[in-house]
Amino acid sequence: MAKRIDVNNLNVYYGNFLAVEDISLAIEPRSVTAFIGPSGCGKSTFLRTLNRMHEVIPGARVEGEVLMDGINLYDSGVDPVAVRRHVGMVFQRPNPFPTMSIAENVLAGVKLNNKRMSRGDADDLVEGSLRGANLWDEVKDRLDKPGSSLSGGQQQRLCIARAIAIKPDVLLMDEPCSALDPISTLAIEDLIQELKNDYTIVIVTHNMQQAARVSDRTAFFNIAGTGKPGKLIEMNDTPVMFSTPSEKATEDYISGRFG
Ligand SMILES: Nc1ncnc2c1ncn2[C@@H]1O[C@H](COP(=O)(O)OP(=O)(O)OP(=O)(O)O)[C@@H](O)[C@H]1O
Repeated sequence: MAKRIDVNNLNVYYGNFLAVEDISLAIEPRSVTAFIGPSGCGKSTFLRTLNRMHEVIPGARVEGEVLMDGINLYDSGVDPVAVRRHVGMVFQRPNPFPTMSIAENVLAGVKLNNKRMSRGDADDLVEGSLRGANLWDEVKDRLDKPGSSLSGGQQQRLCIARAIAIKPDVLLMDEPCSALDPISTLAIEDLIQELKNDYTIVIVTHNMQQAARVSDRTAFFNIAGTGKPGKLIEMNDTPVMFSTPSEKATEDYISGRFG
């Protein structure tokens, strides 16, 4: 079930370095939110705080709250592994497990979570996840072939299938199309539009057209200079952000004047 996210006064650190400062924002369930901004402003860092992936880096920590349907992911009683089961992630480069078959790749996350299932249930989950990722028709006759035998765009859809197989509530995507050709990119964008019926989606992208095409809301992050923390400058409905942003820095960035 898609969940809402409320971030309150979040500071994100690598050791003593404050990488992202004082972020507060709200993300509605069943919506697509795009994070845009120049390199180094902390988009990926902030994204990774939404499923507690940030803290796997030694010395990395956060202050503040990330509420998912009202529960703070950083409360002491919350298990980070359980958080990542609810908040799936797709990375910049497609990263299927190379020695695993297509079907095994889809099930990899589920097996990591120690879920035992019958052969029939596993087959159904593979088919449902691959259908959900718009990949089923292309691979249904070669499910036992290695994931690495697919094209880059197909591999990325396989990674999306692997992410949705664990039935997350939220899907985080960190520049999911940056390694893909334009046709595969459009296929992923179409898929994002379909997935938002079931999931809350947050996508980091450097591609303004992509943000404009796929997202309902856009958040613009910026950085005042090297060594300074990234900040959220403004967030609004995507058509508003791209036509009449409130801040000059947003307008300059989206019109290509910097970044
Ligand atoms: N593992 C790390 N250890 C220390 N500092 C890091 C680490 N990862 C990122 N940073 C720093 O945190 C800041 C934000 O980086 P981040 O990658 O989140 O920015 P970004 O906006 O996603 O950039 P890009 O668009 O280039 O991917 C940068 O100053 C970066 O050097």
